[in-house]
Amino acid sequence: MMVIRPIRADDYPALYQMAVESGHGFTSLPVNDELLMRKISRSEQSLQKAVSSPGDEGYLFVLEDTSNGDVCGTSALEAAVGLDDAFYHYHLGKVVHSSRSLGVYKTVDILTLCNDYTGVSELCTLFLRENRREKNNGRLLSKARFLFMAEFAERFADRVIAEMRGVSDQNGHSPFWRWLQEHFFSVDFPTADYLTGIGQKVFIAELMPKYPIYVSLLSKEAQQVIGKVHEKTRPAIALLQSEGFSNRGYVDIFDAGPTVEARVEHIRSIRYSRKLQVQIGTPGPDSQPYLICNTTIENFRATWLPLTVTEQSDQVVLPQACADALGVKAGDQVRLTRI
Ligand SMILES: CC(C)(COP(=O)(O)OP(=O)(O)OC[C@H]1O[C@@H](n2cnc3c(N)ncnc32)[C@H](O)[C@@H]1OP(=O)(O)O)[C@@H](O)C(=O)NCCC(=O)NCCSC(=O)CCC(=O)O
Repeated sequence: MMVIRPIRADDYPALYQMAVESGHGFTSLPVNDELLMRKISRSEQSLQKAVSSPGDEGYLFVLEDTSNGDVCGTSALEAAVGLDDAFYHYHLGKVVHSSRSLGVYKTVDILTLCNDYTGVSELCTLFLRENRREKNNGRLLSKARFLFMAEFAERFADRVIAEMRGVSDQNGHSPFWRWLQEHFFSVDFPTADYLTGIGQKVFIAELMPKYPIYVSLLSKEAQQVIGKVHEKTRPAIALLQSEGFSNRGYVDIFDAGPTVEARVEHIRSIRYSRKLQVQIGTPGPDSQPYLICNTTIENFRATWLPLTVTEQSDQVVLPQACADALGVKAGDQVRLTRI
């Protein structure tokens, strides 16, 4: 079975390999031993911590194929961003330049540096190894986080965002960054992205243009990628859009990739999730695919499988293999939602 579980120290080699494979622009998985190890221990500590409101917690999950123990994907949640260092975005807005006497009316797009998402929760680090991009693996990795958020709601803010990877080429060059680099910075995009990934973000505050930027003054190439996702990130944004996430004009300050957001109570997999009591047996003939998780934090497990769930019943029948994978037995509670 394909199972989502919290990362452990012995997953380090697999995490490192995925950091290498994820490539340029994947800010949250830098190829850096110390930082990757810190991410694992921070996640372990976050799960152990008693939390009543979101703070400096980060939860990192992996996807494991239980048939052979292969760890083939990651996804993560940050409880609250920007609480101990500034969290930047550009907001794409409009100004109108008009003169009635000259009969001129022009709408101009501007990018304004802001910290508007301070304190919100963040979905991040969604990566599935290429040879595993099949069946429901990507959906499971992305959406299992919503069951976790539903079950441990006190650990998260009421708004959640995801910064989608923007456009860059195979060598890691971002047309948006190239313009910024030319005028304001002298470091290339992979270096800036890497420094951000390892937490060295002070250079942003020091060098980033602080006044609004007229979009029409950017290079044509930079203008064209504002709010666009990297081609490999299209499935990731499609998964979030299917949950009700949308972009409200905020883009990444380095590659101009879109940030999408949703209120937690509006996220489909959370809104329609239900808690039911486990019975062991064989699901009925008219089964439908469901995402399902247990309700324990440190031993959190989620998977998907076809189940028969009726509106009226407060119970669900699970095959023994699924109950074993989730670490539940008859009488325990599980949370589920349609995948
Ligand atoms: C994102 C995942 C994990 C998704 O896995 P899969 O590719 O197997 O997904 P999938 O099931 O084939 O597709 C998911 C949904 O996207 C749709 N889809 C697929 N390709 C598409 C395309 N080119 N354009 C538009 N939609 C597309 C599918 O029809 C499907 O929707 P239907 O089922 O409705 O048909 C993977 O592609 C990946 O590892 N990508 C590279 C890493 C990456 O860029 N990650 C995101 C970085 S940004 C980030 O991490 C923040 C966001 C976050 O954490 O969620």
